[in-house]
Amino acid sequence: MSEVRTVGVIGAGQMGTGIAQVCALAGFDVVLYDVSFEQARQGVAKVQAGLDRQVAGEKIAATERDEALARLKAADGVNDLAPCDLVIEAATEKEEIKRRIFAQVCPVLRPDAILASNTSSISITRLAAGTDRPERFLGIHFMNPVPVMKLVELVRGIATDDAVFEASKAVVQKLDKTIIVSEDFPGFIVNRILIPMINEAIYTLHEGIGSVESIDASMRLGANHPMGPFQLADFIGLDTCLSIMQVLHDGLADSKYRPCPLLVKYVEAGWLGRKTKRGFYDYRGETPVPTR
Ligand SMILES: CC(=O)CC(=O)SCCNC(=O)CCNC(=O)[C@H](O)C(C)(C)COP(=O)(O)OP(=O)(O)OC[C@H]1O[C@@H](n2cnc3c(N)ncnc32)[C@H](O)[C@@H]1OP(=O)(O)O
Ligand SMILES: NC(=O)C1=CN([C@@H]2O[C@H](COP(=O)(O)OP(=O)(O)OC[C@H]3O[C@@H](n4cnc5c(N)ncnc54)[C@H](OP(=O)(O)O)[C@@H]3O)[C@@H](O)[C@H]2O)C=CC1
Repeated sequence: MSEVRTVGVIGAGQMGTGIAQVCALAGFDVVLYDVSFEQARQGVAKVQAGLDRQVAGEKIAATERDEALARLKAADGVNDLAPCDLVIEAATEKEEIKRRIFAQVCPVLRPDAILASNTSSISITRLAAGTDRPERFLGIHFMNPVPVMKLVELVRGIATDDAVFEASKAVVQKLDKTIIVSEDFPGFIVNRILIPMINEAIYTLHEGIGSVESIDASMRLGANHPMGPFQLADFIGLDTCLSIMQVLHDGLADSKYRPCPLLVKYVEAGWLGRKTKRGFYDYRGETPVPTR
């Protein structure tokens, strides 16, 4: 199998831009694709801001930033993904969206290109089965914020070839991440544990046991979590948290995973957390203010 040199990233949101950033810094040529050229270009600007932050924090040199940016390109249409050896999909956590993307992208890719999903919870086997290359499909699950978090979960679908898995592992190792391997079940390892905890925090709020601030302080100071569950939920995105709970609920058919109705309400309001400037906190002012 030929070595991976060019990585495509689909979805220029918080995860896609983070993945593009670490791949370009590690020396891969990167093509960043979103629904429009304009959104892909905005994604490149976010990567630039992320690299600037790393330069300011003396994590990387200005020359490394410039070299990484020179390796990164915004895709002007799906055909720009054609030269990629590996494509990592990091679009919205909705199975229909991901399936539609794979249907558009697969005909453009070389038959030997590897296709991966950064999905937080959806079955890799099921996503792979909807493509023309289940043997060349796997889960590469980064954590948010990608440039900071050390872990990457690798997930084989039932059909994933060993050589494809090993080639993908070599790419992630080049990014200087720590790999854990998870079996392909809803939420894999991290989100099987983390998102029900966040959902339980929302129930704790919903039942009036504590306020947003007291629950966050409890988990920060009482359990040494770097962020309280509401800060973290807003950071991840409440739409993503809800989609993951729905996958756990449907996939494991156990009522203990039922999404809290309050989480549903926030998502229905379009209060998705930091990315929409309002979630369990309101981010429109100088400092975040709890919304309940
Ligand atoms: C949903 C899923 O599928 C899976 C998931 O990802 S679940 C989410 C997993 N992530 C977490 O749990 C994150 C929990 N939070 C944290 O670890 C920390 O709060 C944090 C790393 C995000 C920020 O840390 P902090 O100490 O509060 O802030 P801060 O001092 O500003 O940042 C620490 C470092 O991270 C960097 N950083 C923070 N946020 C960043 C971002 N969004 N992008 C890039 N770098 C970032 C900062 O530049 C800083 O680096 P230096 O030490 O070089 O200055
Ligand atoms: N948030 C997190 O903490 C983590 C998320 N993940 C997973 O990563 C993936 C992305 O999440 P995240 O970055 O947070 O989400 P965001 O909402 O920040 O970004 C999703 C991006 O995908 C784009 N998109 C939607 N439809 C298409 C399409 N048809 N073609 C190309 N791009 C499209 C969106 O565009 P538009 O804005 O126009 O809809 C948006 O730019 C999800 O699968 C999520 O579960 C994994 C680990 C952590």
